[in-house]
Amino acid sequence: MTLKIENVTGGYFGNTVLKDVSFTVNDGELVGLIGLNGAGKSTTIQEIIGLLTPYQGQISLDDLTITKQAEAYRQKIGFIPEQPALYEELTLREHIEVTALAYDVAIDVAMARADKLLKTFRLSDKLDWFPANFSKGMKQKVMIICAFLTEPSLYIIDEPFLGLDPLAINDLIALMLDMKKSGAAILMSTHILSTAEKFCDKFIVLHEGQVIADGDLTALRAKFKLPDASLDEIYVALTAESWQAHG
Ligand SMILES: Nc1ncnc2c1ncn2[C@@H]1O[C@H](COP(=O)(O)OP(=O)(O)OP(=O)(O)O)[C@@H](O)[C@H]1O
Repeated sequence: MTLKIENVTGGYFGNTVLKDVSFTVNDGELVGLIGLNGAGKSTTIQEIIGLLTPYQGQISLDDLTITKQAEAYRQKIGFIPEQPALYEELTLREHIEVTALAYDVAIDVAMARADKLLKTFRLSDKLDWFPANFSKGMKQKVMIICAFLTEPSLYIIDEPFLGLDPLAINDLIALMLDMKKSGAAILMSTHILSTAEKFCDKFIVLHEGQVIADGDLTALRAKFKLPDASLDEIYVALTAESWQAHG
């Protein structure tokens, strides 16, 4: 399954944020979406998951688009937002059940998948707890468990490492690598460039709503003539160059 963003221009009520954004995420690929605060990462994600509609351009998952096949398109995507959003009146078990229903996964299959994930994230004994009793990191783990138990074709993960403890970060990375190996596509926005550098197959660098670089570390180093540079160093150089170009 390939996520294709083609010449997308979009934003909020006439406030154009994204300008002619194009990139792809292929199956078996972990792609890092990086950029400064306000660069347009969350806006890009909102366009992909259908919370915003592009003013121009196309977003497709193979032959599916959100305008033509909304339900089938949405069911292919597992989304983990930056801020956990849970139903205050539902227990953890009920969150798993509601997710299974929304994604057409049989409850017993969902519970079996969840069982493994609950063990990984040390929440097995909290199935009857309500969100009010969870810490922020625990809420984020519930979002992760619900997204992964649907085994979607495409994972969209917004800032996954904020608020998770180091053990949970390692567990999440291991899960992402497993899903990638089994053919899923993953788009992850992050500011943690050292981790992105280690695990991502390629990077989309957004700056002021535009893609200013797209490729793996070797390609970025070659393109910007920075041999041996880290992703962090390339990123600082890229954004400085881009500001000069704009100024
Ligand atoms: N709900 C909104 N209404 C209007 N403008 C918005 C809204 N949300 C974001 N913006 C604007 O869109 C631009 C891009 O913001 P976005 O949240 O996509 O950036 P980001 O790259 O995700 O940043 P961060 O790293 O801080 O999360 C910013 O100029 C921001 O002011």
